[in-house]
Amino acid sequence: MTTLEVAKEHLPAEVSQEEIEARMKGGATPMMAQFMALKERHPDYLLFYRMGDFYELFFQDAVSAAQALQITLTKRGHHNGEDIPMCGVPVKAYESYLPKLVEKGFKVALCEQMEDPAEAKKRGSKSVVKRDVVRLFTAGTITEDTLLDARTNNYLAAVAQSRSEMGVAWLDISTGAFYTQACVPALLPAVLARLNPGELLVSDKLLQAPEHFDTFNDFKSVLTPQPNSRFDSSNGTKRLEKLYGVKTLESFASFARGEISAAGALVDYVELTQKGKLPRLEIPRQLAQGASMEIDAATRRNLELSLTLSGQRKGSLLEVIDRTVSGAGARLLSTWLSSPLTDVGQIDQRLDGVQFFKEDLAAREDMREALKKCPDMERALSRITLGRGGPRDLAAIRDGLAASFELREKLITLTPAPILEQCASDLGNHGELVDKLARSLGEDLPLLARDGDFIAPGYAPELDELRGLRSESKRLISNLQARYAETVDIPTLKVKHNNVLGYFVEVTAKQSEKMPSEGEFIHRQTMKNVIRYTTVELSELEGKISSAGDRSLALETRLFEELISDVMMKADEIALAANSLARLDVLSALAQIAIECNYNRPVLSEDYAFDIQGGRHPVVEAALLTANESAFVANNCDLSQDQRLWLITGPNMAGKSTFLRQNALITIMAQMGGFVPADHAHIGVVDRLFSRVGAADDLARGRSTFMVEMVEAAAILNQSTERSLVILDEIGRGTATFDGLSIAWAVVEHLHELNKCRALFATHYHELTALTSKLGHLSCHSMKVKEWKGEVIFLHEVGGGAADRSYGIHVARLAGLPKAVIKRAEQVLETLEKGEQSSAVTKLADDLPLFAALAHEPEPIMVEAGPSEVEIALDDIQPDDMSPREALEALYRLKGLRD
Ligand SMILES: Nc1ncnc2c1ncn2[C@@H]1O[C@H](COP(=O)(O)OP(=O)(O)OP(=O)(O)O)[C@@H](O)[C@H]1O
Repeated sequence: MTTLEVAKEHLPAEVSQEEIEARMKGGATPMMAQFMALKERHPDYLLFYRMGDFYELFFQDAVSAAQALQITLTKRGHHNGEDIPMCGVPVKAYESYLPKLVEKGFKVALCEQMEDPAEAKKRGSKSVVKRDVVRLFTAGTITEDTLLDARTNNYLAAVAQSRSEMGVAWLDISTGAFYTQACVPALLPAVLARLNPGELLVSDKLLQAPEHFDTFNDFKSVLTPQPNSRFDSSNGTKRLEKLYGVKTLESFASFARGEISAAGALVDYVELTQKGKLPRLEIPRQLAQGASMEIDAATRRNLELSLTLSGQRKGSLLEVIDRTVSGAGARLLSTWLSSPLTDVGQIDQRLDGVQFFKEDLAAREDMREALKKCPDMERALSRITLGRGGPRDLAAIRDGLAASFELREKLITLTPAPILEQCASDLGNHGELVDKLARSLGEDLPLLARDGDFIAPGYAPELDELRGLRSESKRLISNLQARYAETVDIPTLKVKHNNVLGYFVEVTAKQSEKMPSEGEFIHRQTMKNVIRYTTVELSELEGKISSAGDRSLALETRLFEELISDVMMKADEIALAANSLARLDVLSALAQIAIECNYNRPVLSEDYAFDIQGGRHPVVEAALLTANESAFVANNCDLSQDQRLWLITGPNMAGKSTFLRQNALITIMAQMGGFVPADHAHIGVVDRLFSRVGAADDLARGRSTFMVEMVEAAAILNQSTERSLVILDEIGRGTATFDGLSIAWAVVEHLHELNKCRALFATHYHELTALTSKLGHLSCHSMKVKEWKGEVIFLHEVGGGAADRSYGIHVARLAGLPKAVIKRAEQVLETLEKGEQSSAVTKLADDLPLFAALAHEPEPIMVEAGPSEVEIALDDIQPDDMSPREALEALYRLKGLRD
């Protein structure tokens, strides 16, 4: 049980006066006593304790927050003889501090004053203002636009285990989307990698299960441990049945026990953090096993799908292909990219939609223009259902629904693909609600309903009357001012207002001599330079004005509640319309990128086909284009059954890794329903994509680079099936040559004989090509190079057959290894290539001090001369200003000069 749970169970929700007094006996001030009682209820949270215009933090909370926010740490009073550390943030600006804290892994409990301080005073001098925690901010449960990235989903996920099966549930509280999925334990890392949750709930028990230790370790920074009791599946069932008002959950889907446990825990946690207010949550949608292509965390990372290896969005596949124009569209594109489909029919539907927008320029441009203006209805709706919505959220619904209706009309006349017909029907017709919102909401809307003045004139006659009274009263006041000025003959007499006196007459001290000592002017205040009076008339008017103000605000609040409830009644349909807008955005955006970058429609099938003609790497291609470099060289890849395993050899830097990755990326793009960077692509759907490309050591887990490589290879060999696609880059290179070669050899045999998957295997072990004679489905390919004047030119072209050399020394020279080392390496290579290896090595070792080779070179003759051509050219080179490619070209030029 976590500390939070212990605290919750033995303490009543509200802090009582007795509890405060008991703590005061221990020496605490009344306020500190209250703070401590509240803190005890929320030990895992930074307690933002409201004091007037500030939220104050005390003790360790203050120390941590001051450090995280870089704000001043001060002190306030003493406790047990020690200073109490304190820091604070202004109430008005606290939202700007929250993201920093949440990002750094803190959770925040927001504690408000629940009564007017004057009320507390009435109860005696020792009473403190009632306070309570009204909201818990955690990474997975925030809804504010200011705290969320508009273009990414922020999932709160939970994992449960029931016997040998895992249940995963996740929801986006800011949109109401709610999903579940059951999976075998081995698939859990891939499922979590796909979701990339902002916060992950796991029971204390599961966290201790050794078989999941590594998986949860990867999500350490977003983990929120929960008591086991929260994951009880029969409680979960009851919870969900109550939430959706159904007798049985089977009417939704036949959920596995683990899925229900996880979903129940999620709902519980949302209720806990939202202090009892549940947002609108869609009916949980169950993702069938195998409905999406599973891609494990390492593969996602290495393929740089949503983030680059250095954690940036820029340079990732998502960033390169994202042409969406709305936040909801961007979020959906990211979801589609992270979970490519496996159902050919569904993929084709999406492709039909993209094709429609690709072919119809006017429809595409119209759609994108209209979507650009659409507000984020999903998030506005979620705030409204959480009771946190304001007039601007209502306006977002009004504008979003109005735009939806216009788009629907347009789509219907186009009679396009079925997916678009579905979108049109989901956009719905909310004319009545839009009309009501349009009539009711004014123009300049405040953020919060309590600020008033958001209902349009003409909507509610009673409100207009009250507002009329207010402005009429103001006119009366200015009339009164004129009359009083005349009566006492002081033209500069003013009627003013403040919160203490209300309306009053003000004259200067000197003018006050003219004021009658008796009669209608009653003296109220003498200031340094001015004297103030009230009159009975002014007080009466004051009463009228303030009551008109109160009544109009009360009326506006009532009207607001009514509008909110109208929206809530249509919440499901509004969510559907919002989702439809997002789908339209993604489909038209995929069409847009297809046109911009010449992508084509792939063909998907149920068989094991894999034929890509003229394929390109979307990210490398875009980078070459931006850098104005030579065009990307397109390549074919045909993994049909008789050659489903390609062995690719070729020099370093020739483009092997790029080729491997581009085929994986094209597969992902095709299965997400997008067009692909290839002339033609025919792909039999892939159930799982595995890769072992590039690696770094994982010191945190005590694994060396080679160990990481072997762990990943083991997962591939144990899990890939005939339906999978595997890309392996230089397996076995991190150990002794013969060990590495032997491992690579055995891996190829295993993939070929047992896994039978489609695979690309890049290697520098040319010996492996001998396997073609033995393995019927293995086919050898190599990256072409041209040797010219002793130089190697990379053509980036994949051809048939095996490469004979790696040209590693050539690349080493380009990289600037000292000349002596290059020369010596060439000699060693020659000897090794000639002789039987072991005797050659002995001979080399006997023979040579490292630089003996240089000894045979004639001493250079020193001639007094001007700078050589090479030196002049060198002077012109500014290494800091060059791209790697320019550097390479410069090297070639220099080499040419020397020859
Ligand atoms: N098809 C291509 N067209 C144009 N440029 C390419 C192509 N493929 C690769 N390149 C360029 O060549 C560089 C090296 O490619 P890559 O890393 O794929 O080589 P490699 O053969 O895997 O090298 P190594 O064996 O050293 O890892 C890339 O960064 C890219 O700029």
